[in-house]
Amino acid sequence: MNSASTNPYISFQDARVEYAGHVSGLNGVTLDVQKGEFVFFVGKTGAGKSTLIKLVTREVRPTAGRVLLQGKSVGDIPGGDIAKLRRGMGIVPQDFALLPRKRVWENVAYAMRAVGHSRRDVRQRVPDILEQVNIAHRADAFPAELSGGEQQRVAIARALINNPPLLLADEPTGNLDPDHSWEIMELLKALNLKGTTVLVASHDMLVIHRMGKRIVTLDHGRVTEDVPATNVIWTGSPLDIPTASPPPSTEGQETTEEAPDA
Ligand SMILES: Nc1ncnc2c1ncn2[C@@H]1O[C@H](COP(=O)(O)OP(=O)(O)OP(=O)(O)O)[C@@H](O)[C@H]1O
Repeated sequence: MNSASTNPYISFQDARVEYAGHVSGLNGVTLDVQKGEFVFFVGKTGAGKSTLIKLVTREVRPTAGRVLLQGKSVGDIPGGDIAKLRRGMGIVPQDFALLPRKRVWENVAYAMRAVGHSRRDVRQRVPDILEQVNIAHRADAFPAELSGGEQQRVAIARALINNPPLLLADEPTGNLDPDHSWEIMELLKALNLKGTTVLVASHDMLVIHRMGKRIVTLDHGRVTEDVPATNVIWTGSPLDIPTASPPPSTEGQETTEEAPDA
């Protein structure tokens, strides 16, 4: 899964982002993600985790440096091709962004129709997708009738409509209790085992350390630590696990100061 490759799937090359008003979002991030990897981006509030994800989805363009997805500079993709770029990835937003007046199945169906799937395709695929994220039993519920964990499952279901090879999730367990957080992580892990590359921005250190996946730590827009995956599979309850510190960093990323351009 995490095999080194000469052609990384995603490559951040001294990526910098300066938001309006000289607010620094990223200060020169250089790191590679291989196809099939599962990577957590961690760090304090404002460290740059969401910005890193938004560079890949092209919600944000680098002010300097580059982000390559399969060798192509995401920042240089013409505006007209951004929708196509995003159809090739599953994006789970921080706030779920579910449509409140549509039932669970309609939320997924609507998203499929919006990106051009036929009615027939929708009819066939929606039940499978809901099954995949274990929410089929709540297919007729409205979002307000669901728990936070269930809403998160619907948000993930919606991100899976195109069978994306890449899944990006921003704080997928942000408002969940430890058990539900663990369930969501298990779901992401299962998708990753099927070959999906998964990038997750999260604060949830309790769960993250138990996943045994690569952990990239950001601080003030820079990578301060990059701990490779141990792939220790934990099969018990998260509450039973002895808390252990992650292994020491072996792949810290160096960054350099450089003036960004517009
Ligand atoms: N649209 C924006 N306009 C201006 N500044 C922004 C914008 N988005 C993010 N920032 C700033 O960029 C920095 C990095 O923000 P980012 O959202 O990437 O951090 P984060 O690590 O995801 O934080 P959190 O854990 O709170 O979501 C912060 O200082 C933030 O205030």
